[in-house]
Amino acid sequence: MKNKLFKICLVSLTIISFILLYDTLFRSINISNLKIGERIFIWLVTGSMFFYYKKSNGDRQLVMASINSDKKSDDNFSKKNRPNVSFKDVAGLEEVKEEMQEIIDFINDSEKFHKMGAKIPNGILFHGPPGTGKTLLAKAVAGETNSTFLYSSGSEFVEKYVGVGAKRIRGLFEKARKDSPTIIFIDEIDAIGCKRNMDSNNEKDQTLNQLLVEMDGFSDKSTVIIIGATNRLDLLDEALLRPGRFDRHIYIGNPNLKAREDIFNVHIKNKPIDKSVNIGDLSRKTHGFTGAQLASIANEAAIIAVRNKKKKIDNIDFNAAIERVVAGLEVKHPTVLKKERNIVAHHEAGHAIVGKLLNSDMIQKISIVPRGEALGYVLNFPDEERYLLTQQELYNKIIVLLAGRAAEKICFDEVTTGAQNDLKKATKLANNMVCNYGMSSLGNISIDETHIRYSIDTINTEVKTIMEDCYSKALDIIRNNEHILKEVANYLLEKETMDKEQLDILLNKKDNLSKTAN
Ligand SMILES: Nc1ncnc2c1ncn2[C@@H]1O[C@H](COP(=O)(O)OP(=O)(O)OP(=O)(O)O)[C@@H](O)[C@H]1O
Ligand SMILES: [Zn+2]
Repeated sequence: MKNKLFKICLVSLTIISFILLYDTLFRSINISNLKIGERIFIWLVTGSMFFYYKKSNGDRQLVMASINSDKKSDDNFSKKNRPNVSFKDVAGLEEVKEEMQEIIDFINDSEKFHKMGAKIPNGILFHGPPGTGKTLLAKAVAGETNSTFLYSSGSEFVEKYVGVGAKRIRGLFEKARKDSPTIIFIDEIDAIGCKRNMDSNNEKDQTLNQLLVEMDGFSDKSTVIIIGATNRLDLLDEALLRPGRFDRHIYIGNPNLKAREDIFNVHIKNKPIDKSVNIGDLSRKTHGFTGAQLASIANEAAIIAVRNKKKKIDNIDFNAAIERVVAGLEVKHPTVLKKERNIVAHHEAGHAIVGKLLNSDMIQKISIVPRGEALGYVLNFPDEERYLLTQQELYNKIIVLLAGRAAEKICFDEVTTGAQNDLKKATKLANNMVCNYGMSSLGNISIDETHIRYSIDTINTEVKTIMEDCYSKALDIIRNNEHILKEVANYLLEKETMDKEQLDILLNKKDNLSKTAN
C-alpha cells in the first residue's frame, strides 16, 4: 500500500517536473509563476525520489535474483507469509509455550526491552524426534506476533558449488530483514550446522560461516528471530551453539497422556464425532505416538467414516485409523501362500501368548491380515503411562519380540525372514542396555563412539548374551504353552483377527497358561 502511494506521488511529480522544464525552456505554456528556485527544488525532490525508487527496486531484484538464480522455487522466500496459526492450535507443550511467550512479548513490544538494555535471544534451537510439532510451534510464534514466517530446510542450502549455499543464506536474511519482524525457521539445521572439518574450504563450511556471520550481524533495528530444528543436537558445531547464536535449546518430545488428549481435541474440533468415541481411551491407546501421528489418526478416521457412508466418526473408525497408522494400509486381495499364512499365525500367536504371560504391554488385537510390509501384527499398548523401565521389563520386551521366531522354531523346526523387524528392535534394546543403561556385565557405564573404552567385539558379546538369554526364555515359554499357542493360531487362521476379549476368554477357559516365564 505504502509502495503504491509512493509510486503515484513519484509519477505525478515527474509529470509536473517535465511540464515545468518545458515551461522554463520555452516559456510557451506559462502555467505557473513559480520562481526558478522553487522549480529547481521540485526537480531535486523528484530526482531524489526517483533515485531512491530505483535503488530499493534494484536491491529487491538483487535479492530475488540471488535466490532465483539458484534454480529453486523458493516460494517461502519470495512472498509475504504470515501464518494464521496461533498457540491455541498447538496442544500440550505448555512449558515450551511459556518460554516462547518471552520472545512474543519482545516482538510485540521490543521498545520495552530495548529501554532496559535487554537483548532477546536471536537463535532458538528446537530439538527432539520428528513430528512433535516443532514447525507448528515456530509458525504459531509468527502467527501470535503477526510476523513474516520464512521456512527453509537445511538441505536446501547444501550444494555442490562453492558459495551457492552461502549466497542463499544471504538472500534469506536480506529478505527477513526487509519484511521484519520475521521468524526464520530452518528445519534439519544439522544439514548445514554439523561440526566443521579441519579443511575449512569446502562448500558446507562456507554456508555455515555465512549463517554465523548473519546471526552475529543482527541489529536492534530489525526484529529477526531464527528458530532451528534438529533431531541430532549432538552433531551441531560448537560455534553455532555459542551465546548470541543458538543459545536457547528447547527439547520437544513425544506428548504424554494429557497432551495426546489435547492434540486429539485440536484435531477433532471441526469434525462430527459420535458419542461412542472416548478421547481418553484413544489417548491411552496411543502411547509413544507423535503429534503428527495423532493428527493423521484423526484425519484417517474421518476418511474411513466417509468411505463407510457414516454421518459421524465413531469408535470403529478411530480404531481402524489407529491400525492403519501403526501397521500401514491393509493389503487388498493378498496372495499369501497357505503355508506362509500358517507360519504367520503361529508367529503372531507366539508374540501374543508370551506378551500376555509376561504382562509386557496390553494386547489389543492380533491379526494375520497383511498391512503395509507386515504379514501379521500384534497391536498393543502399555496399560499405564511409563517413564522408567526396569531391567527385568526390558528383558521381557526382548523376550516378547523374540517369541515370534521362537514359535516358528518350535512349531515348524524352521525359522523365517518374518522376524527381521523383531530382531532389529530387540537388538537395539539390548544394545541400549549394554551401552546406555549400564545393564550388562560391563557394569554401570555409558559407552559412546567418541570415548572408546571397550572394543566392538566386547560390546557385541554382551549384546549377544542378552539376546541368547532372552531367546532361550522365549523358547521355554512357548514349549510349555504349545497347546494354547496352537489354539490361538487356529483361531487366527479361521477368523484372521482376534481381539483382546477373545484372547482373554480363550486363556481363562483353559486357564492352563504355564507360568514358566522365569
Ligand atoms: N502439539 C501439537 N498440537 C497439535 N498438532 C500437532 C502437535 N504436534 C504435531 N501436530 C500435528 O503434526 C503435524 C506435523 O508437525 P510438525 O511438522 O510441526 O512436526 P516437526 O516436529 O516439525 O516434524 P519434523 O521434524 O519432521 O519436521 C502438524 O502440522 C500438526 O498437525
Ligand atoms: Zn514378529
